[in-house]
Amino acid sequence: MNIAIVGYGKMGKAIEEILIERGHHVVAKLNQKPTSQDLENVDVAIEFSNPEVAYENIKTLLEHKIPTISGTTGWLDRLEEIKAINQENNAAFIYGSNFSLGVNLFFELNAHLAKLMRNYPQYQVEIEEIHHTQKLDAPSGTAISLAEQIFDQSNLTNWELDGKSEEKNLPIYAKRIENVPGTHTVSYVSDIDTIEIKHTAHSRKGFALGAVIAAEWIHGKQGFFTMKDVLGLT
Ligand SMILES: NC(=O)C1=CN([C@@H]2O[C@H](COP(=O)(O)OP(=O)(O)OC[C@H]3O[C@@H](n4cnc5c(N)ncnc54)[C@H](OP(=O)(O)O)[C@@H]3O)[C@@H](O)[C@H]2O)C=CC1
Ligand SMILES: O=C(O)C1=N[C@H](C(=O)O)C[C@H](O)C1
Repeated sequence: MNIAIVGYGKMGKAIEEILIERGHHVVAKLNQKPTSQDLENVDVAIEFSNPEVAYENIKTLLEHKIPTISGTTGWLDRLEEIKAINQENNAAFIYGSNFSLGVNLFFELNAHLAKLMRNYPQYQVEIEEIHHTQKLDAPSGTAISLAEQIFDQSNLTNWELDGKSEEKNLPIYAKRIENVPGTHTVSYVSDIDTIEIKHTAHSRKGFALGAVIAAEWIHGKQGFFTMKDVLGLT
């Protein structure tokens, strides 16, 4: 397939490597909003840019009816607008806060554990995420997805960065350490013990491979999808 990489930074470059390994053609590598000319002959676009610009990029891609994968975090307050634009244009869009297979399995485990823990109020849940020092947003998109799964199974309704001021808030602790690709831990802490589940990415390869698999999957489809659809976890 002919692929446009929108956001040619750390993730864009990791994605390019996998695309080439899997026999795809990278026909555009952009660090700015795509133009109509950039999008000629593009089968699928993969967008990993930054929270400030992602909405405009995705809107432009969908208005050009380019099937689009986006992994950019920190703009999700506008996801409903993007879903509407996607529908109006009969286009196709996949958003994932984390494209790695491992984290998507971890999401399943998190949902299951949250359901189990509903009956044990002596355990207090918290999330920790650790990322490299260049990361612009906190908490991570993955930590927010984990928190939302816990809200579905508990009386908690909001997350709170680095603490808990309200009874219904779930604390997310965000740490920034040089060169860490992404580590997420969900802990249930009681006076007696702690139960923890943890995912540690060893590199960006898993995120990049998942995004390329999503691009291969979306070609020829219409609608809004997630990695649950791509991986058959629905
Ligand atoms: N969902 C997932 O699985 C994952 C998501 N992410 C997310 O992906 C995003 C990118 O991460 P990462 O690659 O590490 O970040 P980088 O900062 O390394 O890359 C971002 C790139 O976007 C470019 N850019 C700036 N403005 C625009 C624009 N208007 N249009 C297109 N590109 C632009 C930047 O160019 P310049 O340097 O010239 O400004 C830079 O090359 C983040 O939001 C991160 O959280 C990261 C890993 C996995
Ligand atoms: O910025 C990153 O690097 C990452 N961002 C995503 C997030 O915010 O969850 C996914 C991954 O953890 C790496």
